[in-house]
Amino acid sequence: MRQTSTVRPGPESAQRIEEPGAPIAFRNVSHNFIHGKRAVLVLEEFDLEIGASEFVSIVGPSGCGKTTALSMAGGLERPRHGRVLLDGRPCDGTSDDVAFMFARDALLPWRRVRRNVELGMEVRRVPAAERRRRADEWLRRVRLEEFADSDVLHLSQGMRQRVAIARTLVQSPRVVLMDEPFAALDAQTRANQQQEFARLWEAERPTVVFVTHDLEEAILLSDRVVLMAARPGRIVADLRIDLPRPRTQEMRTQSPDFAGYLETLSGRLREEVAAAEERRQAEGERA
Ligand SMILES: Nc1ncnc2c1ncn2[C@@H]1O[C@H](COP(=O)(O)OP(=O)(O)OP(=O)(O)O)[C@@H](O)[C@H]1O
Repeated sequence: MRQTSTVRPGPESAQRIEEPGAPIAFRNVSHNFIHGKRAVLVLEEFDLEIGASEFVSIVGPSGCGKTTALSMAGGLERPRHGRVLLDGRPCDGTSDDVAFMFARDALLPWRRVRRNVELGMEVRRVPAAERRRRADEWLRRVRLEEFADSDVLHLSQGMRQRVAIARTLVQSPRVVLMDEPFAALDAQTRANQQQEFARLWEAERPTVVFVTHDLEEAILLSDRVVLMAARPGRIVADLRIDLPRPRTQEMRTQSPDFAGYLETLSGRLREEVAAAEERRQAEGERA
């Protein structure tokens, strides 16, 4: 049984270690947020298991709770009911094994490229020479070695995102949680970044949970795509993507299987968006 040594659970949670079937597990999770005097149910009966080295995308209507679920996996939010487990232990806080990546690259403008990549290692007190060696290695892997000493403000959006990818993967996280990481990019840059990230993921194989609104992106990158319903958010479809790897952008237009997955997911998503809209209108009429 593999237990992570870097999760730091409190004494209470230490008594509740479960046999880990999967690195990440949501067990019957429910969650609400308080809006004024009202508790709004965001997740209900949310169950999901994500295996080691799996790439799983979460898609669903806006506001269905995708980011909330991701935050729970990262230990940033605790469920009101149910459990979110990392290697069988409750995700009670952030872990060195887990890295995040968001739509905004969040690079620090006052630091040069290399020093941005070194940031997480600095926090973990990795010695300077080792930090530099690993940062340079990753800058090479994202093809930015010539820009190590550049000002991040002088980089294109795509280059900035590659710095962010390097900064995320340089720490060899076992789990990467990504919230619409390519959403801010133009279409061509986005396609390039998907390809770039897929290449690096195939070499490193961390477990990835990837939130996106883009179904094609989800299909192209993932081993599984799970679809959430809205209000309350729960999983209504879990589709295994059996396309061969490495995947290419051409699959979008040339693979009949890709087209089949897209049709299935977009049909289900349309139903969920329509149902969410109906509920919203009914609630508006009752209010
Ligand atoms: N900290 C918070 N306090 C109160 N309400 C919140 C909080 N975080 C999220 N919510 C609400 O919970 C619901 C789900 O939000 P969440 O961001 O998880 O959804 P999402 O599916 O990621 O949305 P989107 O696709 O639009 O990014 C939304 O109605 C949101 O307003």
